[in-house]
Formats: sequence, C-alpha cells, structure tokens
Amino acid sequence: MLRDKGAGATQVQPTAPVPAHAIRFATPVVETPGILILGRWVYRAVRALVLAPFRFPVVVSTLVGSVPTLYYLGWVGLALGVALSGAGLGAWWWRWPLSFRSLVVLRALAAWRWLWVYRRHWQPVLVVAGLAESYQERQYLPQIRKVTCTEWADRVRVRLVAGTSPADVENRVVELVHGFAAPSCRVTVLGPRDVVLEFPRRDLLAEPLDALAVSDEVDLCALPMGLREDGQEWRMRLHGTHVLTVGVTGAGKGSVIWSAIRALLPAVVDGTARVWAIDPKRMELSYGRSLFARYADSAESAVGLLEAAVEGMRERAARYAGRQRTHVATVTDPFVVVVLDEVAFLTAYHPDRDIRRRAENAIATLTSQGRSVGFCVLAALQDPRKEVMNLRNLFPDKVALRLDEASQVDMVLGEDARDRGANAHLIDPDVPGAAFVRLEGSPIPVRVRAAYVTDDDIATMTADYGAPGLRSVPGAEVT
Ligand SMILES: Nc1ncnc2c1ncn2[C@@H]1O[C@H](COP(=O)(O)OP(=O)(O)OP(=O)(O)O)[C@@H](O)[C@H]1O
Repeated sequence: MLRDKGAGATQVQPTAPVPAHAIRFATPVVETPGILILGRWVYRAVRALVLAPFRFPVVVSTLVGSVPTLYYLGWVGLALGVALSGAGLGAWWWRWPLSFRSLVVLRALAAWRWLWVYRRHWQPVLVVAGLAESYQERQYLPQIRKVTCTEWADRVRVRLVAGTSPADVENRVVELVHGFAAPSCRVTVLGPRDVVLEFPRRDLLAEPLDALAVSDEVDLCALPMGLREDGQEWRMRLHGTHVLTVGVTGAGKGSVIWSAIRALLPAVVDGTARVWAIDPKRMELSYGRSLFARYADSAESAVGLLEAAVEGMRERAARYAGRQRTHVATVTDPFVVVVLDEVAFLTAYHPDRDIRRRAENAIATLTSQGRSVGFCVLAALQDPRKEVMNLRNLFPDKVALRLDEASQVDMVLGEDARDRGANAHLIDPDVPGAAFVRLEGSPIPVRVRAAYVTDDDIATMTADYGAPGLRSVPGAEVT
C-alpha cells in the first residue's frame, strides 16, 4: 500500500544499515527492467511539464512570453519588455501595495522558502527527528503539499504517511523548530493525514513591549494588553468573563494584571468601572493602591473584600431579576473587577482552614454567578494543580505564561492545548510576559506578549488617575 503514490508518502533510500539478525528472511530481489525505469522518468517529466503552469504560473508565463519576444524583437525588445514589466510591477506596488504584497511578494517568498528551506532540509530534518517511517526496509516521509507565507509565518501543508497520526508530529515540534531554525512551530489538523505546520519567520515577541498608551475609549470586552505573535494587538475580554493568569514566579503575571488595570483607567475615572484589589504579597499591587476602590492585603481583609463582592453581586442580581438579563456598565452599576494576586495564598496555603473555606466559597460564587451582573475576577496563580486550585475550571478564560511542566499546559488551557502547539512550558525565561491564550471563537491557542508596565508607569498612572479622580466618583472607597 505504501508503494502507492496515493498513499501520500515519499519514499527515500535507507540511510542506515539494517541491524544484524540471526536468521534473516528477505524478500527476493527482482530487477526492474530498464524500460520501466525510463518510462517512469518520462512520465514524471511530462507530468511536471503539464503541471508547471498551474504550480508556477508567474515563472512559466514569463518564460513563455520571453521566448517569442527574443525571437521576433531581439535582445533590445526583450530588455524593453523586462523594463516595462518592472515598471508595471512598480506601479502595482505603488498603487495597490496590499494586493501586490499578497499576490506577488508573499507568493514569491513562499516559492523561495519551499525550495530553499523546506524542500532542501525536509528529508534530513524529518529523518533525524524520527518522523521517517520504515516499511519493508524502506523509509517513507510525510510529503510537503504546499508552502504558503503569511506576513509573519510559513504554513507548510503536509500529507502524513498512512498509518501515522498528527500526534507523532506534535510530539516532534521541538525537533522541527530547531531543524528549520524557526522560533516555534504550531501543528493544525485539517483532516485525515492533512496537517499544517506553521513556522513563524521571526519572533515578533522577542523584544519587550512598553506599556500601551491609555485610550479614552474603553471597550471592556477587548482591552488592549500587548501583542500577538502575528503582529496584531492582543486584546482581552474582562466584561462577561473571568480570567485566570497562570505562570511560574517571574513569568510576568504582574504585566498581565497591570496591563488590564491600565487599559481600564479611563472607565475607572469616569466611574463606570471599579478595581478591587487583593494583594497578599503586598508587593505587586500596593504600588498603585490609590487606583483601587478597595484594597486588601491581609487574609482576613481579603476574605472580607471577596464576601463584600459576593454581597454586591447578589444585591445586583436581586434588582435585575425579571427586569434585565445583561449588565451595562454605568456610574450607578459599575463594572467591578476583583484583582486577586496569588489566589493560592487564600485557597491553599493559608494555615487557617476557615479562611481557606470562606475564600473558596466566595471565589466560587463570584466566578459562577458574577459575570452576567458585571463582576469579574482577574486572578493570578503560580501552580495550576488541582490540590492548589480546584476552582480553575470556573474561569472561562485563561492566560498560560511560562509553566513548570508540560502537563500543566492542558490543565490551564484545556485538554488539547499542547497538541495544538501551546508549549507554555517551553517559553524562554528571558521572555517574561510571553503567554499562550485562546482567543474567542478559535480553538487554536495564540502566543502573545503582555506589555510591560514599569514602576514608573504605575507612578504616572496613580498621579494621573489615582485617588483624587476616584474620590470624585460617588461610592468609591479607598481603604
Ligand atoms: N511583559 C513583560 N515584558 C518584559 N519584561 C517583563 C514583563 N513582565 C515581567 N517582566 C520582567 O520580569 C520580572 C518578573 O515579572 P513579574 O513580577 O510580573 O512576574 P510574576 O509572574 O508576577 O512573578 P511573581 O509570581 O514572583 O510575582 C519583572 O521584574 C520584569 O523585569
């Protein structure tokens, strides 16, 4: 079956000797007649010629146009034709740069990358990576079907060898990343034996991002947080959801929390949003204390704050019952974000059992009932294991910063996240703030990097938007 071209495998010559056996049963060697080999070469050449105009339309049409030009008009005519074509391409680029980029530049780049990177290195990289399959002493490789380029990545569509599964490729992404000198690799399954390997050409997230400018227009469903790996802005929803940010110490949880608070500031000042902060470490949030309507840094006050949020949520739910099904942020009913740094301090590490129980109850109630009445919990956590945080499934949205172990990726982002390329455990420690998230409406995790809000930025934020602004808002209380 594997000899059949339709099986989708490229056959390669064995490169290593077969290990010795005591008794070896070998299939008899039958010499192929020369005429058959010749026939096959001719067939391949004819097929390549017939398919060439479809596979390389620009190259073929250029060649086909050049030959009669050279024949009838000579070298001067050909040079004139080349100059005119160049001018036409220049005019296209000048007048319609976007279509020129997608139809000419990216296609030419894809052809070059196919030839120079993937076609050239495919066999050695895949064999060494362990993706070559052996059958009857022959090796078979997954086959490149097509290479396309987007602005930021190469997408290599691959037909797998019959009998293998996408998981075999997913387990070798590290080898592929190094083999093709790419910053990362994501595997997307399109269908049976049909997968796409996405290799970014350069890492747009390698450099730290300065804190983003504060926009007067606050969209609570799309707060600007940083950059996505495809170069677009990373926006995060807070209204109507709860967000759990998980990462080892130093992974950059603070930058996610502060980027969200920063994006909310105009709404905080006009009174349509409030931030209630719980800061058990007294290091992360205390610096911007005057931005918060409520602040707690001890276990007792933190639980009190959470229970007050539950109370506020219930009061709102009782008022809305039978009258209103969704929350609209107003000065009388502001959107409340409960920022909870190191949530495990309250739910797992605190020695007082009663504190742990009360905190867990309050967080569970807020996360299960709060979103439709305008309460959101934005929590940070270092260790996502169930023993530490058994409420993580109550957070619909999660941000996976650098994690300790591969198994934690699926705990945070959901079952198939690692299979889909969310290698949060492989995030470089020198790139804090980098994370994987699932964007709304897409099952594929996306790599992002949060903007870094420095201490100076926080000082400026408190000076510009701090307590005086809050005090002008009815009901704001700085404790
Ligand atoms: N988005 C970012 N871009 C660049 N550097 C960052 C970013 N986020 C954090 N850093 C750097 O990493 C350091 C650690 O970040 P941060 O304190 O936010 O980590 P953390 O996950 O909150 O750690 P911990 O749990 O120990 O508080 C910061 O002092 C800063 O130098």
